Amino acid sequence: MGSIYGKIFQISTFGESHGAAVGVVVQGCPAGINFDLDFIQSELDRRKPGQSRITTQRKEADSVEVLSGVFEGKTTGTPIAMLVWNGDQRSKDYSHIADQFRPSHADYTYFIKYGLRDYRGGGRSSARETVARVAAGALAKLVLAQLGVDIKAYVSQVGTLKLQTPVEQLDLSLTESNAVRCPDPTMAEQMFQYIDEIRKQGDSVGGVISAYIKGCPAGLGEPVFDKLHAELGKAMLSINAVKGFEYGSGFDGVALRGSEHNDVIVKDADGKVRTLTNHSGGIQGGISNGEPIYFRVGFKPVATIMQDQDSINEKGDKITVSGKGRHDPCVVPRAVPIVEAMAALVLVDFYLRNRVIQMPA
Ligand SMILES: Cc1cc2nc3c(=O)[nH]c(=O)nc-3n(C[C@H](O)[C@H](O)[C@H](O)COP(=O)(O)O)c2cc1C
Ligand SMILES: C=C(O[C@@H]1CC(C(=O)O)=C[C@@H](OP(=O)(O)O)[C@H]1O)C(=O)O
Repeated sequence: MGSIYGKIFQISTFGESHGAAVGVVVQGCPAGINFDLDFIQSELDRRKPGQSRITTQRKEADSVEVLSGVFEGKTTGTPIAMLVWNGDQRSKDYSHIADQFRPSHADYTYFIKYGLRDYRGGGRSSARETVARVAAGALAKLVLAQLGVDIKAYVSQVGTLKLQTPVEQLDLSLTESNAVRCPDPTMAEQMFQYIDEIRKQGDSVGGVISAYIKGCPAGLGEPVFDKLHAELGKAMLSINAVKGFEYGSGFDGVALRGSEHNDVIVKDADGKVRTLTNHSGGIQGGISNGEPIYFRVGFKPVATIMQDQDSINEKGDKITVSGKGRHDPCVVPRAVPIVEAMAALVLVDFYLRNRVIQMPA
């Protein structure tokens, strides 16, 4: 199931939403990294279900167990296995879709590809798998922190409620101060009420997560196929429910002229190369230029809604699927740590690729 991700810092995830556990095996993590288990757990806590009334009400401790690759608090350079047990599966919520396809979930496509599917909680297609990505991404963040790389994401749009403030004027330390994970408390409150209203109607809504990465050194990325922005795009588009990715000026940039869009290169007072503007989003020619990297990720409204919907079953009969179970009315509050984790996995991999390439003979 396309299970290895990354070239040097590789991850392989396993587990289903209603199986025994979910977990990850990380290969290629350098030895000697201080393995801060509390930090890894705190990242998992940001993602876990049941956080507030605007997330799924499934209650999971998501308490991580480390099975290998760590000795006396440091990574040993050998495979690191991390595991989270599932505790609050309620598979009967899914009995009714054993042979039915929910509109816009992965039920039909998994069935067509494999000829069968674990319908309980969406099985492998459930975003429960992202537990494993967040655990591995937290480890990647620990490696990147040694280089001074700081990855922050936040909710910038829910439905049509859009945060207009430029990121430089936001206090990103406020992101974790509210259940929505929007750093503007007034907007966060409006977004919360909106998601709650949608939830009460048995419906769902989409949103946008913005990411802002400071301290990334110039020179990460590849010039042709594995461009830094291409790998970031792939990483983000591999997250459940993601519909769009844009970096730098993105789609808005097309309306500008070259004379407006070009990022003029200067040397600052310390002799450091900078650009006066950053429409490039910190990446030029697929390689980081040392300016902040920023991008946006668009998530669709959650597929499983608490309403009856037309569909078909495995035999092709027309049926009505009823919405049951515990679901997120909007995924973006819990997807913030997932976006950060995937960005960290991309950056750490490029950092390690450079180390190998530049190693003296
Ligand atoms: C954090 C997070 C939570 C999600 N929660 C739900 C959920 O409760 N119910 C649901 O139907 N989909 C949920 N999804 C989305 C589905 O996993 C996703 O739509 C499904 O795997 C089909 O994939 P696709 O939408 O990318 O095509 C969630 C996604 C994320 C990122
Ligand atoms: C369990 C999690 O989220 C789940 C993501 C999800 C989906 O279809 O993606 C559907 C729901 O699954 P279930 O009905 O099995 O509870 C969510 O609760 C989690 O993120 O840990």
